[in-house]
Amino acid sequence: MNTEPDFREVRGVRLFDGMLDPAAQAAMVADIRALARTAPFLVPVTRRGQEMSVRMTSAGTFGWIPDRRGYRYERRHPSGVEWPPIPPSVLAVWRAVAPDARSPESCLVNWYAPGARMGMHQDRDEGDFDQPVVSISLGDDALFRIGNEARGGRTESVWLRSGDVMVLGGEARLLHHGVDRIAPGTSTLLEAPGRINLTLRVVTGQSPMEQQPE
Ligand SMILES: O=C(O)CCC(=O)C(=O)O
Ligand SMILES: [Fe+2]
Repeated sequence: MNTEPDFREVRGVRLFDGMLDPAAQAAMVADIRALARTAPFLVPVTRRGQEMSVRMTSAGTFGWIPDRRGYRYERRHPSGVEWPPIPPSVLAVWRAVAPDARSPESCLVNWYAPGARMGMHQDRDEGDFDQPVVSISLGDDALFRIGNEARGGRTESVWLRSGDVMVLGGEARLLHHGVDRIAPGTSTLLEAPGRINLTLRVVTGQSPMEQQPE
């Protein structure tokens, strides 16, 4: 990993292209396989009862649970086990691209098989929007769409490749975004065609002790 990583910006979204080299990517995939043995991938369901195409699990203090009861953070996997800790390899990326941020409390692991996608949405179930969202791409390329803070309007798309890191922070923190499709077979990192995305977030609001005086 570079110590002072370079980035480009699209609508204020910071893109750190190729931040992880192939060895670092492979090590991270091994870490994810290990955590998925403790906290197996789940089939997320929308509030309307529709199965999503992505498979999900989590690491950290809080895991992201989408089911018929709604979307929320939970301290345990539905099996009852605590979420495994966020791997140090993943924490190191957060520290490098968001050195001033609080520590991440949740690492969502999204697994996209060929054909899987994620509709346009905002990440807005967290308590402190001053904290960034950091996303790491592994495996096949993904066509990532960046929109606006309000729903609809013009969008811009970028291809995210294995080893790329993205930060939604500051003015870009609440932009709508989604994954239109992945391009199966563009990477050989994973055993089978597909993509893994890690989304790191601070979940809780600032504690009163930490709040700056007005
Ligand atoms: O897979 C991605 O690149 C984006 C994932 C995402 O937006 C989310 O999980 O909230
Ligand atoms: Fe998101």
